[in-house]
Amino acid sequence: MQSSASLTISDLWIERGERDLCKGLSFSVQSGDVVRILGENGAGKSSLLKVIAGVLSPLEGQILYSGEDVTLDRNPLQQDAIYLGHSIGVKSLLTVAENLRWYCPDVSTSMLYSVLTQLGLIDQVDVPVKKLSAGQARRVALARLWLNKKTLWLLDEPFASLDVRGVALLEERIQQHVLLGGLVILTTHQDLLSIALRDVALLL
Ligand SMILES: Nc1ncnc2c1ncn2[C@@H]1O[C@H](COP(=O)(O)OP(=O)(O)OP(=O)(O)O)[C@@H](O)[C@H]1O
Repeated sequence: MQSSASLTISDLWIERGERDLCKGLSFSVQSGDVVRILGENGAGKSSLLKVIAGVLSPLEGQILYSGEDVTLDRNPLQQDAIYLGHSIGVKSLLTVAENLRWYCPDVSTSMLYSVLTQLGLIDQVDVPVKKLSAGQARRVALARLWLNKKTLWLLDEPFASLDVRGVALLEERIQQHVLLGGLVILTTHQDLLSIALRDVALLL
């Protein structure tokens, strides 16, 4: 993980389905920030996260990651980022352990089991994800946040399907991450009680 990271967005213009989602959007965030993207349903929150992650391209604007211009080549940012999209993003035919070994091949068995215990998934370790509940499957996807050492987390509705304990666990994990120099950008319709948020509004 980088000791210090920053993301600077300048004059971003995102169009989707021939509709402008934002135009002239500028903001700058850095290590230690938990940034919440605000906007109504359909405003473009997921699209903005996808643009930052490099899944979509903006029409105009500039994206700097830790001072490096990544507008045309998001590779340096992607090397240091985890993007968890709206969809669950796990392989349903693979077991819980197989999924996590796929995404985090270098993780030790003891670390894997420790994280699965924290997330309440230890009894499901050899169960195919397709046989899990929605909340359990979400926990499998989120386990990557415990197993990786990436600085920038781009999280689209990460609290979806989680119960009260799951929300608290994830809030705690996000807090720990930013205290260690991480940078988190997320979308959520959930009230977050324990996290100090910086809000970025998606207004045209
Ligand atoms: N695959 C797509 N192709 C074309 N337009 C799309 C596509 N996905 C989304 N859109 C449009 O882009 C706009 C923004 O969608 P987006 O999912 O970014 O919004 P959002 O703010 O994340 O919404 P929500 O709060 O409902 O998740 C919407 O008007 C939607 O119709």
